[in-house]
Amino acid sequence: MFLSRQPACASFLLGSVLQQQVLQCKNFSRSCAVWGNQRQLRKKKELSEKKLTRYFVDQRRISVLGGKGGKGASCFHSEPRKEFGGPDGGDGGNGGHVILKADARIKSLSLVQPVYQGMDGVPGGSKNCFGCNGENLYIKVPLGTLVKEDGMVVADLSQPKDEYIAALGGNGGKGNRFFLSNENRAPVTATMGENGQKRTLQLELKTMAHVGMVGFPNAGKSSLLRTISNAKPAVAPYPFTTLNPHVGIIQYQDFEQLAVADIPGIIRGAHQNRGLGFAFLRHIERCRFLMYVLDLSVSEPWTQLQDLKYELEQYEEGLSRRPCLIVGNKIDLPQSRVNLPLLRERVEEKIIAMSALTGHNVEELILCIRELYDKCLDSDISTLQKPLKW
Ligand SMILES: Nc1nc2c(ncn2[C@@H]2O[C@H](COP(=O)(O)OP(=O)(O)OP(=O)(O)O)[C@@H](O)[C@H]2O)c(=O)[nH]1
Ligand SMILES: [Mg+2]
Repeated sequence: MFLSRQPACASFLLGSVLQQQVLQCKNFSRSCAVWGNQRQLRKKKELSEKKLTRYFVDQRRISVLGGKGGKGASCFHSEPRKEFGGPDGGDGGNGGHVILKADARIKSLSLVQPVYQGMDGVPGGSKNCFGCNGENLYIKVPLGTLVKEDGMVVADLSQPKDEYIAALGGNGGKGNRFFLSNENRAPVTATMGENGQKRTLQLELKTMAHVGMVGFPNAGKSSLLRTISNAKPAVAPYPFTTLNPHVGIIQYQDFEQLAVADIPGIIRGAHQNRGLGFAFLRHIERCRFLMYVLDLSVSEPWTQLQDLKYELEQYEEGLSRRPCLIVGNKIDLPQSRVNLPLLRERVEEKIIAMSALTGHNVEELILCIRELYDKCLDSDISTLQKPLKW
């Protein structure tokens, strides 16, 4: 109706405007579809190494206080026409314990607070009502947490769901019913609940992994971990990129999972606090076997191996004698191909030459890791050691 009343040119103009609008809409919807196809799922933002340093905490001092016991009640039974009802004050509930519990999902001690107090027990009531016990307070800690008191190790939480009672809750007080005896038919005594145990403990995390990677800075440890596992540590062409330990998991076809730990680079003299020092070696102390990562492109890579073994030995006697694999990385570089035969002449152990950048020989490395793991597993079973499960 509206169009019919317009002059012919006006209707033509209106038609062309409508057509344009329709075209624009089509283009818009088409571009939306294209954008939708190209759009990727938003990835979880990776934390920078500097931020991670704030989040990754491997030592904590905590004060723990067990819950106080509830006090006992002092009262007498009261009922019409019952003159001597007798004492009926119930006991107070026990205070809750503070318990450290190993949890495989927790990766650092950053969420552990400095002070914990257990729940107090509920006081006893009349009519022989006993107070409830205070609930236990659980502090979740990562696997591999050592608990120390005055420098002495008091617990080692190395298996999932391992628990350690850090502070015992106090016993509940007794109600006056408890003191009823033939000598005293109407006791008024009721006791207070005991205070909970108070302790100061040091928690120390020693990362648990099957394989510990050791190498000089820039050797390509983080690149290697990225290639063989799902971990995404930062990689950059300057030394000391990695400031925190990272753990990646290698998945095998038979569903076996092996954890590999990448720790910050170690240099000659690390035991004298050079570079980042060697406190990070704490994180490979518990690894079943080691993987030395050498940069084949530097001159005399065999000296790197000697230095690494020396530093490990300085940290803990016998650490350098652990079962190990030697990886020669950066084989894609021309200098590496010159150095490899020289290294093989000087080192007795097998050297796996590979490139974390191009992925050359990665399969062989993954198989060698599995082979060594199976060997260690057999020896663990024969010595009745519990293998680490991820
Ligand atoms: N050509 C070549 N470059 C590599 C290879 N692997 C690592 N790189 C490079 O070496 C540099 C250092 O690599 P990273 O993986 O950060 O070395 P890193 O051992 O973790 O170093 P830190 O964290 O400092 O101890 C980066 O620029 C990598 O791209 C490789 O196989 N071939
Ligand atoms: Mg690194």
